[in-house]
Amino acid sequence: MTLDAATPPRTHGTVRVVGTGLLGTSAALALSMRGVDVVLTDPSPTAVALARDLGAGRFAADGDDPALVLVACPPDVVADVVAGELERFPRAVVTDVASVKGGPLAALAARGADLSRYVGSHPMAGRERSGAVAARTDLFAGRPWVIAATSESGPAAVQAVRDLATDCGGVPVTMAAQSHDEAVALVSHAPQVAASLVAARLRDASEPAVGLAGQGLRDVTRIAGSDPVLWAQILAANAAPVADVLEALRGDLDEVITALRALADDPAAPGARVRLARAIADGGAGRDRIPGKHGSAPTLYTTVVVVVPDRPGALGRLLTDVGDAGVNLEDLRLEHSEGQAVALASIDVLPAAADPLTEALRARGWTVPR
Ligand SMILES: NC(=O)c1ccc[n+]([C@@H]2O[C@H](COP(=O)([O-])OP(=O)(O)OC[C@H]3O[C@@H](n4cnc5c(N)ncnc54)[C@H](O)[C@@H]3O)[C@@H](O)[C@H]2O)c1
Ligand SMILES: O=C(O)C(=O)C[C@]1(C(=O)O)C=C[C@@H](O)C=C1
Repeated sequence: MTLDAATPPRTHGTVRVVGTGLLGTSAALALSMRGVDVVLTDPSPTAVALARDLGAGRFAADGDDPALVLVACPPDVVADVVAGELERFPRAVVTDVASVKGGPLAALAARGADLSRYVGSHPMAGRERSGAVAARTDLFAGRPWVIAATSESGPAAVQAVRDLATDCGGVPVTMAAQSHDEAVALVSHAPQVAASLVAARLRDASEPAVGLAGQGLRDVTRIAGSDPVLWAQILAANAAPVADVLEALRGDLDEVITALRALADDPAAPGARVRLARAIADGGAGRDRIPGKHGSAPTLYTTVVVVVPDRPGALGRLLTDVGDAGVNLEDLRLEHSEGQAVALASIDVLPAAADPLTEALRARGWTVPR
């Protein structure tokens, strides 16, 4: 499922987005692009103004009568905010996108909230950056969007949240809150800790050592740039399942260390190389199970990679040439290592623009590898 601005939305009525950071603004952008009426609110006036200016919707106002409320605030406060929205809008369906589902559900049940109109959800899509400025219309394209319905959820409420996920480009997947929390401990929360710990080893490393960093390290550590406060909340809210996964990982690490110590003492240590090879092979087998090409989801955009000389003004010239080619740049990433003579610019454009842009840039002397 990808986003298609031309198809009418399944969502009817106004959607109120509470919390206009990365997730809330991305959902609001996707819904607005489909023609859904979206109203925005956030305790931070800057956050909500940014979202509005990006085209995510209009400011919430007294008299709004949303059919659906999407709560996209930090996990620590999500139960309070959902409870408040259920009370304030007694006819609306309320969902949230917090990364942990069991805690908020239990808190809402404990305070007697109307669980027939609350259906927690969780799009398995995000970025290592926060805030509306990092939002992307296609953030959810092709990604699983968990619908954590309960026996108390009203069927119409469940359908409304499924439709919302679909309108945002996501693929709805029904899963109970507890199963969800155990699954994301394995596929999201423990990997975040592992990436952060690997990257933390670099903090006090020498410049020459860090300067050698290649693509492997970049791939393993991308999410180490995530928001520490958000992640402290996520990990604390899913503590036991994450600890279970990390304990198993510690066992695997201990086995690898034992094999390496044995080889350090005796390069012919029996069985040690087999253990190392098995660790790498098991990793390959696990990685092969990640759905999608290299685990990535289809997006709206095609990436054109351009070699950029490490000279003052080169990137500026490239951006000017992209503009002169009449192509709208959707996103830009730059990869450059200390001491390298060139950088690689990854330019995301709409698929139809990729070939014309490649031709135009080559005609202007840029190297655009196949
Ligand atoms: N970042 C990700 O990759 C990702 C992916 C899936 C789900 N989530 C979940 O989405 C939610 C939002 O994460 P994000 O990455 O968009 O964070 P963010 O920091 O980009 O945005 C959070 C927004 O919530 C607002 N906020 C704070 N307190 C609030 C309150 N009491 N009421 C309403 N809004 C409030 C903040 O001002 C901010 O604009 C979190 O619950 C997170 O677990 C995040
Ligand atoms: O891609 C990233 O940057 C993410 O970390 C996204 C990610 C994930 O682990 O896949 C992180 C937390 C969310 O709750 C959902 C998605």
